[in-house]
Amino acid sequence: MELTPTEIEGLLIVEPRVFGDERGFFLESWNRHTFAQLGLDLDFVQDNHSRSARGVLRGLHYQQPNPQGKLVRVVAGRAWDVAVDLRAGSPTYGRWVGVELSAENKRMFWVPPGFAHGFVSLEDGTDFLYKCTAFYDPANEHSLMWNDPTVGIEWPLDGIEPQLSAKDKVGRPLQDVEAFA
Ligand SMILES: Cc1cn([C@H]2C[C@H](O)[C@@H](COP(=O)(O)OP(=O)(O)O[C@H]3O[C@@H](C)C(=O)[C@@H](O)[C@H]3O)O2)c(=O)[nH]c1=O
Repeated sequence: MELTPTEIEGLLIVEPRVFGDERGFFLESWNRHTFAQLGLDLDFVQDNHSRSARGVLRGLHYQQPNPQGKLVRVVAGRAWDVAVDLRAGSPTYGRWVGVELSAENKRMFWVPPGFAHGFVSLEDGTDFLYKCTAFYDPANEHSLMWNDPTVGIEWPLDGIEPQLSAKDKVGRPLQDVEAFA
């Protein structure tokens, strides 16, 4: 297991150790002890699984209060995952990091509480799995506008019109988002 920092403090790329053999492969996708040894002492309470066709864009979601930390990965297909820093006083407030996650690269992305999170599916049948540090709280879930020019996320859409949920079509601009204390 290897953790790679990104340009935003707290956002980490997690590369699991993959044991390949003639049968296929094996990897540990979560091990409390190993993660704690690497400085991530996490307490997950919910696991989620979504499937998306190519061009589906989910996000950018955050819960406030009851923020969720998310350890995300893709087990079929390919997605481009993004996190936006909403932490008050952060030197990188409003900035984003994007990372490609795929069944092939087996990479995971740790998004701590205090970020908005979303992804676009780059292939049909993209299965997205994630562990959360807090329960789903729909009354306190919000969408940051996926295409707010102030944030300026460079989505790899290749000219495709993204497919969004009704609530994500009317996300809030960054200027209307209350920063996380
Ligand atoms: C997220 C979630 C949804 N649901 C239900 C509510 C709804 O009827 C249906 C679909 O919900 P949504 O449209 O919110 O699903 P989705 O757009 O996939 O929401 C997810 O997006 C990604 C980017 C995240 O970061 C997640 O935390 C989560 O917000 O599933 C739950 O029961 N539990 C959950 O934890």
